[in-house]
Amino acid sequence: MARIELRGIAHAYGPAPTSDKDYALRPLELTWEDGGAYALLGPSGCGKTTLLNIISGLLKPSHGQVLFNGTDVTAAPPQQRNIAQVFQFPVIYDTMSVSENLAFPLRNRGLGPEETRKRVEEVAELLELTPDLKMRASGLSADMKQRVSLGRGLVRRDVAAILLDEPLTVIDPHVKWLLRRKLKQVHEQLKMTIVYVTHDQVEALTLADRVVVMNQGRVVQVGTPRELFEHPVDTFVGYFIGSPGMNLLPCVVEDGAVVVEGQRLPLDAGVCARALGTGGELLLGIRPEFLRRVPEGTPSSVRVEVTQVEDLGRHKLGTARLGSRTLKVRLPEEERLAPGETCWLELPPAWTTLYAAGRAVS
Ligand SMILES: Nc1ncnc2c1ncn2[C@@H]1O[C@H](COP(=O)(O)OP(=O)(O)OP(=O)(O)O)[C@@H](O)[C@H]1O
Repeated sequence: MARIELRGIAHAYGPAPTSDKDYALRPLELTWEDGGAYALLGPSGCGKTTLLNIISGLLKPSHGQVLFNGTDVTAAPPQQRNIAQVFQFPVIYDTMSVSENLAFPLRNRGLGPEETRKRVEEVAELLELTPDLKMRASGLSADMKQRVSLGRGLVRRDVAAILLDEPLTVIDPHVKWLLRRKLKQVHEQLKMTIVYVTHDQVEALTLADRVVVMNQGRVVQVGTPRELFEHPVDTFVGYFIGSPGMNLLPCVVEDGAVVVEGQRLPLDAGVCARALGTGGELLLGIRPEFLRRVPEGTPSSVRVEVTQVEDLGRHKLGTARLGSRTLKVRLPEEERLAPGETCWLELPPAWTTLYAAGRAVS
């Protein structure tokens, strides 16, 4: 397996890019550590597949270098990079059996029959394909076929990394969780470098040790699922991750406080100064999970009017009006608030972030 470094990588599909918008990937620096499980998460069109294809060698970047274990492979074709790739749709040979499909990448590389049989059996066991090894692939269901595809990626031990591009798209929702769990288990056992592309935050957060969040051709944050949830450094990460996403309220900074819809909240003097220094639009961010109802006003609370309360089973989701703005708040199941009532919501300073021009001010 390999440590993969992307140095100053950028890509434009057109021949003569002139501005930022001509670039599918804006300049980025990224390191994928050996043995890490990464998710590449972002909305459709943000550049995930472009980035993956640059790693695998299917695409040569307009700028920058790709390094595998310190060696520059930017000009190397896919065959020389030793990457296993799993795509959205299963890539298997219908006329072969499951076992022959799994053995194919090993035979192709001249591995002996005994070693091949051992590896095939191990991978089949991991993916719960043992009872089906003799079955012809054409007779398999879509999710079984995709499991075989995954197996073909996992069977080789000599690969630099396994790249998976939305591999669970064609899988029935009720078997998706099973495959996700399997993949996580397989990573824990084999410790290979995995890059998993998805636009589904649940998939990214459950599978990966670290998540690379992309938006409009840029990497906006790299972090553990917890870091992305607790400390989003970019407003995009704040609202893209979470359900619902972070509350983001336009605000101004004056006299050592942040003012939201006429209500003042204390703010660290250094943060105030740095925020004002950027000259960018200011937004105050807090996740619905971190807002707390308090019985009376405190320096860090705001008065709101409740407009809606939805019972979601284990908790409630409240919608509240703060001046002309709307806030979402997660409430405990036993909360008795009703639409039309007013209440105080506290914004604990540790969980409240000020953003200037979309980036967190620290
Ligand atoms: N072969 C191509 N030629 C020209 N433009 C392309 C090509 N492939 C992708 N693009 C453009 O590059 C941008 C990034 O596309 P990319 O497929 O990398 O995004 P993505 O995040 O993988 O999206 P999706 O989740 O929809 O697959 C998009 O604006 C897309 O239209």
